[in-house]
Amino acid sequence: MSTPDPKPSKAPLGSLRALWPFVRRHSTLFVSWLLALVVSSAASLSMPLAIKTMIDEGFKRSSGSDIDRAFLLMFSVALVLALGTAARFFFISLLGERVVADLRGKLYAHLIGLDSGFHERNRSGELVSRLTADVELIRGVVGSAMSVALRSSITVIGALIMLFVTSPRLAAWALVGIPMAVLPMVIAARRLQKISRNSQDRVADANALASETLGAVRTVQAHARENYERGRFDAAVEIAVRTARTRIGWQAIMTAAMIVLFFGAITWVLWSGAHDVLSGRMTAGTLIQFVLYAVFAGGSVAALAEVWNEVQRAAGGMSRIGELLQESPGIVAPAQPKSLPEPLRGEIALEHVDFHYPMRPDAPALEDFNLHIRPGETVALVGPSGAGKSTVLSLLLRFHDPQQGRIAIDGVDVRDCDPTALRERIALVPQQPTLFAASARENIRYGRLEASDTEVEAAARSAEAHEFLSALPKGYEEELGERGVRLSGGQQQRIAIARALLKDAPLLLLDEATSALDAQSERAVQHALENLMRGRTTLVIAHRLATVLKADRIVVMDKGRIVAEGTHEALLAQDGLYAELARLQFLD
Ligand SMILES: Nc1ncnc2c1ncn2[C@@H]1O[C@H](COP(=O)(O)OP(=O)(O)OP(=O)(O)O)[C@@H](O)[C@H]1O
Repeated sequence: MSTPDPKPSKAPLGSLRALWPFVRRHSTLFVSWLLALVVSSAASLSMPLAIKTMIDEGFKRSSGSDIDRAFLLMFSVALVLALGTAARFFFISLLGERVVADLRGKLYAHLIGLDSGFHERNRSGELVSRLTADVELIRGVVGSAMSVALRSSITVIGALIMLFVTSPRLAAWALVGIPMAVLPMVIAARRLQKISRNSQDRVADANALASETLGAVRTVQAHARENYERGRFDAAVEIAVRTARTRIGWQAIMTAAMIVLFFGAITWVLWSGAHDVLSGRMTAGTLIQFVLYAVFAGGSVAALAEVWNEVQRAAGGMSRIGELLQESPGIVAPAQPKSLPEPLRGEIALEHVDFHYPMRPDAPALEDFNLHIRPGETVALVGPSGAGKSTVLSLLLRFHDPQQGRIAIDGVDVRDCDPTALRERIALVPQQPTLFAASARENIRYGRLEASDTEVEAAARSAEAHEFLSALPKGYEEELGERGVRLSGGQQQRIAIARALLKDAPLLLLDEATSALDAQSERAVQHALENLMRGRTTLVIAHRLATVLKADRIVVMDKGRIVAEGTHEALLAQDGLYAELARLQFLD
């Protein structure tokens, strides 16, 4: 996302067309707005006529009833204008909210379904900025700029016609003045568009930085890097401000130029008209009417120029949103997904699997990897860092697909299954459990949303979490804080285990925590894991002696391959990589 737009010179205004389906969905609002727009525009265009009538009648000293009628006419036009404007504002603003809500919903729904490859390429902070800042720009366009643009266009055309009807000679002069005001605007607006996109990208950079570091605030503080991060953030914000300053500077110059040109033209026309009134070629009311139409036309051109900027910025935002919506998930269900057997026996087979991460085409993570796990078997994966252990789990969960080879569960190729159905059958307990800022109960229930309170508590008991959860001030209703910061590492792990127990999936993938726990916590976690593993096919990335000792088989991995297999004693006796790892990791 941080790569620059490959075609920045091409006006992305067309990208706003992608908004139409969202607008069309609310056609009642849209049509109501159009009607209100027609009424209010007609009323505002009649206003100078009404004022002219009022002035000319007033100066003629005609009968009182004529004056009354003229004033009544003017007030009626004002009433219609008021109602039309209120309705227009209401409908278009509501339409803006609806469109933005739909767009935001659709974007979020899309993003959360994209595969891991996509999320590895894109920083989550930047995606959040698309969901917030860019979507806000769209709200501005739909909720107001679009309305202003159309209304101003109608007014410009209507006012121009009325100018010619009022005084062809003066109108011809005005026609020279208005384009003179418009032309410099168009040129400057083009430049502004490029600067705007740049400015928004810099804001997104700063946001991404904040969200990343606030999300890892403990790491930052543990390294005493607050000042370093403050500096980095200040620098990012400063760059954003500097880019914004260029944009604001251009906007300021444009505004000044516009005012000069606009009032220059008005003064000129008024001066020339004043001479016409003096020589009796025109009534004072007609001159006022003319000036009012000229102000309408000029004002609308100015409004157009102003919203033009906003439209350009929104087009930039929409083009980025469009890019995201165009991303298609790399991992999708086939047209006719095969279903996994019910009940699942729990047999796992990886056959001649070659895999490299999309971002690392030259570095194979797994090479000709073969592993067969029998139903109910517990296999421990052991190996040095970077050996590819976590990659095996990712492939089983189909976060990625291998480039070569086949992965089958109960004989069904995982590529033939719906990934969601596959993941329903797998429980994952990650090394670093991910808890959400919700109550303990809700966090456990994440494993199976329809589980009853009793089931949640039963899972917590098996996971050895019931005791400490009950001791919390609000028990199961205690809020755990963002990412579960209010719990200890071992407690977080037990919540994750409870979640997996509740899910009750036949396949279990376990990435054992490497972080040292105190002996008591360690025992509780170990006990909870035993309860979880019972009766399930388990593949565990093992870091503890207790786990390897209990495994039916230990698989030793190095550089994406299996280098040895067997029991703890047999592998120790070989005195190979395993013996070395065992000495370093589990045998002090
Ligand atoms: N998302 C990713 N994008 C690119 N390369 C990756 C990604 N994840 C892992 N790798 C690389 O793939 C290789 C295998 O990584 P993997 O995480 O599977 O190792 P591991 O055995 O689980 O290591 P550890 O025990 O340290 O977690 C490593 O060289 C790693 O740098």
